[in-house]
Amino acid sequence: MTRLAVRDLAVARGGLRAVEQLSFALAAGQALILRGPNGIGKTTVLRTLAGLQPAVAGTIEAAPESLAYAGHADGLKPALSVAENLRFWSRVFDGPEIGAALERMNLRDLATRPAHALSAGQKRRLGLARLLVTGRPVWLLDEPTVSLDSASVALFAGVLRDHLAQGGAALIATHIDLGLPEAEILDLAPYRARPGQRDQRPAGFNEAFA
Ligand SMILES: Nc1ncnc2c1ncn2[C@@H]1O[C@H](COP(=O)(O)OP(=O)(O)OP(=O)(O)O)[C@@H](O)[C@H]1O
Repeated sequence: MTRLAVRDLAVARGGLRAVEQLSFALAAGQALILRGPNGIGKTTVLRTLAGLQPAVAGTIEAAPESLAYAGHADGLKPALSVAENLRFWSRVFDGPEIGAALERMNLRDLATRPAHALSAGQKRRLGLARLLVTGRPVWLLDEPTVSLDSASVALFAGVLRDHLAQGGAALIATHIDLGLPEAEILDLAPYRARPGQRDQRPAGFNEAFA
């Protein structure tokens, strides 16, 4: 079963094309690692798939409300506790109870601590736990392991593996080895846009607010 199908996708940042003619499919149970040098357009591809900015060409097919994006910012509410943050997101997504997310990302002992008082790695664990309460099958992950120690990387790899085993899928931009040998690599280098192409931004779209 295909969870995400991308055909002839072109994406742009700052009005310049970064990647073009990108096609791939992501099946249930599959993880795909987005690779490529700094600045090639991994974040831009993920943002476009997540609907944060429009594609400049091509098609993106996925079931409605099937995608969950975790970008560089954790999107935490600093004044809310760990548990309150997760409950908030669970309600927004109409997702499951927060118990499993707390447990799986080793947040049980931090449940009542305000998010602003977490360390960088703890904040990242909470940001990743958010994925579990979205209940969404396709995870779009931008450098998910930044700030995580090796134990937390292994913890998250386990969460990812279970997500895949349950029919989920993941597209992950990462420079490190996640310890997921079954993941396939999608190298963006062959899809680098030819230089100098400017794209008209759609009327009403202001990148500063996307
Ligand atoms: N806010 C922005 N405004 C204009 N251009 C940007 C902006 N953010 C990124 N870019 C440019 O868009 C291109 C693609 O950047 P992007 O962040 O998608 O690359 P990346 O592959 O994710 O890089 P990295 O591995 O460093 O995270 C780069 O040339 C970058 O300089």
